[in-house]
Amino acid sequence: MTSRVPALEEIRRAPKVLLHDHLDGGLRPATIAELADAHGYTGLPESEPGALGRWFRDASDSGSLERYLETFTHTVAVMQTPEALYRVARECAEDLAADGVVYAEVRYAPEQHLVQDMTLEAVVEAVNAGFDDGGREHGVQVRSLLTAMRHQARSREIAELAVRYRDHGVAGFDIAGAEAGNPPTRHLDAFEYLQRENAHFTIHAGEAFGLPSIWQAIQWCGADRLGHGVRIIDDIGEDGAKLGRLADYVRDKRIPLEMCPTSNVQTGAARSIAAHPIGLLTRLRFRVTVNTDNRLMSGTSLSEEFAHLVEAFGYGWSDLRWFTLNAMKSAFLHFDERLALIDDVIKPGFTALEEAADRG
Ligand SMILES: O=c1[nH]cnc2c1ncn2[C@H]1C[C@H](O)[C@@H](CO)O1
Ligand SMILES: [Zn+2]
Repeated sequence: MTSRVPALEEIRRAPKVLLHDHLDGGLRPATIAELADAHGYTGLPESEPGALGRWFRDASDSGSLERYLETFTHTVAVMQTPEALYRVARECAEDLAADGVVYAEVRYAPEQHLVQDMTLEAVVEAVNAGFDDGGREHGVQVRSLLTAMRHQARSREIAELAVRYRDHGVAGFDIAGAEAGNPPTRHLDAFEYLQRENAHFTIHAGEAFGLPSIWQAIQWCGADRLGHGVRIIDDIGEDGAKLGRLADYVRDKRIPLEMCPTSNVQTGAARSIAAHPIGLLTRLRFRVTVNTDNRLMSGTSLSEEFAHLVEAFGYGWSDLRWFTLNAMKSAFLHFDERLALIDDVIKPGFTALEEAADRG
């Protein structure tokens, strides 16, 4: 039986799409502990997996993006060999499939995995192999997005890497890291290169910094999607009464917003889930998608993010279907492939759940 108000266990069965999830933010605590042991990494704050998982969640609850990002030191430290990357990617595919995700774009920064002298190509190939094997075994399609760190200067090189592997598991490019003080226009060269190559990219913007960051990401850099984009709310009047020109543009052009509610509460981009701009942006019919950002740091999954929204905003099956279709339409996958997933997997899956809910 399926209920009218979607319950967590039912949401898990729905065929979901995830566009914003960090590979180095989604490791299993037990895997971190084992890899640290195997590679002689002694910097972990806790050794027992349960305590380690709690440590990541608590340390990420500071209200500051900069502090939140410090926790990645530990995950990146144990992801420095092809075997470790392969394992983490394979387990990521397994965990997403267990949560009912049918298509995912998972991102990471290859430049952060060179400590033990892997080449950038070796990093990409190890991760791709893990996604391929895990995805095939558990029934989920996982593509990667290559991220360049916005405070570093390797974005052009990483953009070239993304283009080189575009037909081999890499769906696109992204920039991430501390937003304040590192505007996307620092990486204009990379974005112009990607546009000349007809390649796709998203930019973390409007998370820890406001409208200028979103405006640059779209109008100077040409981003296809916005990572977070929550601060677009600053261009919208009380209760959605009046949209400014940038908000109008984002909505009119159907620019996808990769929203990550729990992560935003942890970094202080939103006060609570109930106060999260996703409620208003959904009412105004922006192209909203729901995402996890970092499952480890937030102790979450895509199903749990949906369940939080159901609780806070009273969403029903038709809303969850709408978020999912928005995400699939916004994926960096060819049109025919997106359509096939929508027609053959997503619509039938949601219809079955909705019909069961109607039968009560
Ligand atoms: O929410 C985020 N905002 C900005 N940067 C982030 C966020 N989550 C993860 N990152 C960074 C830390 C990771 O090491 C890097 C690549 O996945 O991306
Ligand atoms: Zn992110």
